[in-house]
Amino acid sequence: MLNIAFIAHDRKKEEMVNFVTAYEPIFAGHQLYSTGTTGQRIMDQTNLSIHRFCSGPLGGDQQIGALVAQNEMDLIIFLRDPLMAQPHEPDIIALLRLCDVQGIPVATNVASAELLVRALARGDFAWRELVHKYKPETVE
Ligand SMILES: O=C(CO)COP(=O)(O)O
Repeated sequence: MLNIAFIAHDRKKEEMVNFVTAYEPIFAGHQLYSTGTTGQRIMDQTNLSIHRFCSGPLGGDQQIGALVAQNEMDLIIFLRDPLMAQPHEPDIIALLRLCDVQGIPVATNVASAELLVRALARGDFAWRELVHKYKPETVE
């Protein structure tokens, strides 16, 4: 079981709900996380159980980033709105930076998300199970 996070900006939320609905049986086998409003929208329209953090502008991206920093998060699907400035842009950049620090697969549009979820279904994320198994107690 892997840790997967969903995040979508407001004008991408419908696309996110449609995407997660399409792959619901795959996501159902994993531990799911999200920012506040995104998670609520997904849970309203699917049978998935999601651990919701704060809304993005209130720190949700940073809470997910904290799990990334500890190498706990295995896949992030973050449907960003590239045409709308966000008040918490620094938090968004920080989250994506941490994904690069740890080498965490992250999709920022639905085309990439499709490829990653198909890879997930095919077992291509097995290496992440090993990361969890052999992770040192203290991350330096
Ligand atoms: O703003 C967000 C990510 O940067 C998403 O937050 P919500 O899911 O609470 O709308």
